[in-house]
Amino acid sequence: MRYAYDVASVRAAEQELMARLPDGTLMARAAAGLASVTAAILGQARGGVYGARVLLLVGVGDNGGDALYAGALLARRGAAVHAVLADPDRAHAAGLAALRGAGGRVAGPGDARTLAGRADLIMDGLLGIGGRGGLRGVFAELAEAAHAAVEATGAPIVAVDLPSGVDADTGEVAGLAIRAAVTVTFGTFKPGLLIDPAAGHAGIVELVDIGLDFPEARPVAEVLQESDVRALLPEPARLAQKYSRGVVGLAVGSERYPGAALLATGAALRSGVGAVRYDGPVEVVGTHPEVLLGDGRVQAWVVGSGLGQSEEARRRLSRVLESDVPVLVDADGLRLLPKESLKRSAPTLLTPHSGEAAALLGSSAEEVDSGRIQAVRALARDYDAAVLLKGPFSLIADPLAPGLRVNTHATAYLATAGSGDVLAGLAGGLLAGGLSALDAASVAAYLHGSAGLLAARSGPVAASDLVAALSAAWQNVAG
Ligand SMILES: NC(=O)C1=CN([C@@H]2O[C@H](COP(=O)(O)OP(=O)(O)OC[C@H]3O[C@@H](n4cnc5c(N)ncnc54)[C@H](OP(=O)(O)O)[C@@H]3O)[C@@H](O)[C@H]2O)[C@@H](O)CC1
Ligand SMILES: Nc1ncnc2c1ncn2[C@@H]1O[C@H](COP(=O)(O)OP(=O)(O)O)[C@@H](O)[C@H]1O
Ligand SMILES: [K+]
Repeated sequence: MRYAYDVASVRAAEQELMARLPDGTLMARAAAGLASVTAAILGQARGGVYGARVLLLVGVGDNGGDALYAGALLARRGAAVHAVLADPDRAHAAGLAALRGAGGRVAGPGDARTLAGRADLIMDGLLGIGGRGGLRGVFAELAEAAHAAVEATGAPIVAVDLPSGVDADTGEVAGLAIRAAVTVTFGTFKPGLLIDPAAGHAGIVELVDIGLDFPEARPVAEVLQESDVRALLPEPARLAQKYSRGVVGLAVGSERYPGAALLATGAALRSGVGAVRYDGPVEVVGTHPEVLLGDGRVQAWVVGSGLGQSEEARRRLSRVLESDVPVLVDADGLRLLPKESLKRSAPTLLTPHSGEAAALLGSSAEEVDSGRIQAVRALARDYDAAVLLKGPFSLIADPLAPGLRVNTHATAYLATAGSGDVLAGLAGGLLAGGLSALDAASVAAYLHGSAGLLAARSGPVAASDLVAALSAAWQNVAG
């Protein structure tokens, strides 16, 4: 598992550790890690550090200090390092002395555009965990100079700890924020590196261990790693028979949207269950001859994907919601009936995208996307259900779990029609296989992402390709 802690926990862990170490040790560790990642990037881009032109954007706090010390290390290896200071009177004094001592040079904001245009790499040390709100004043001018240069030259921006201007704790971006190619973060992931829209500013995240420990703190978010998913996969026992492995019922698809039924069924058949039962008007057996048809006992239902808005759709939905087994509600199922009907006593998993989440919350998709932690938590609380809020990095909340889960194992090729139907069939099957709603959602999001990554190796991905890649994705995880 990978965890993200909030700023208060990072500050507490830092204090605890600093009390036991000589002054400056943590910043030295951070700067060494930062310089080493930066050197590796320069090595890949241009064969080495020697002669590389590096521009440091330096704010008024320790984030700028990290950049200055790392700049000093790069200057000692032969890089031509310039630091542009947002406010010369408040820049980290010891860091500045180190940079100057190593042969680095210091410039004012007026030189930022020229220096950025010539740089092989720009290091963003404007704001770290002490930042509040979007970038303002000189900070904003420096970020704009960096973005303009990068657009013209393709040089990477390496963010120190966080892309400056994003909210470390919530992932919100209130105004201008740096868009980095790589973020080198210290001690732990921060929620803002995992939660969109901030996560979209971070690029690839490299974690540098500086010795911080979090024995008591509660993480804001956790990200399942492959080994976590492996431990949760329902593998058949030796004495398994099809009913003991679980049966998932699918009340999805309609004459208008037959594809949803075919895709969800294909995915459910590859979700580890013993059988899939389809209840609806779509002819699925021609494509999936294994499927059982009509009513019968199931261990979980999936309802909503491609259900349409007809009276018959409403009836199918209420029948499923009234059952006493776990139910995954997707797409049309989230909008068709009064909200109260989604509040059930058996486990329920809601899988909205931003627009569907907005409809449930009475807000707009833009509001959901600008405050995703708040939105997913509000849904989980209001509906007393596990909620998978889909998106580039999907969020999963459960009313009983203190932290959130985030799935980062994904590709933008998943943004294709029918992709959500595949996810629903897969997650529903995992529910029927005995996983909790939280685990079914997390494992499904991971496997769905894996299938997308595998399928994307051969080019653009159709939702049917995701179904076809699911078994290989499962096998890669299961080992
Ligand atoms: N914790 C750890 O374990 C370690 C931490 N380390 C490093 O320290 C970093 C945190 O340093 P930090 O606390 O000095 O804060 P930092 O983000 O540099 O600057 C904050 C200042 O900026 C200003 N400001 C704020 N918002 C603004 C805005 N929107 N636009 C413009 N200005 C704005 C504000 O000044 P004010 O406006 O209040 O005058 C505030 O005082 C951390 O991210 C990591 O890199 C590592 O060295 C090793 C171990
Ligand atoms: N940019 C993206 N990067 C990664 N995954 C994405 C992206 N956009 C969408 N997805 C994923 O693709 C799926 C789309 O589901 P959904 O919006 O229900 O689509 P549809 O209704 O067309 O099936 C979700 O799992 C979502 O998390
Ligand atoms: K930064």
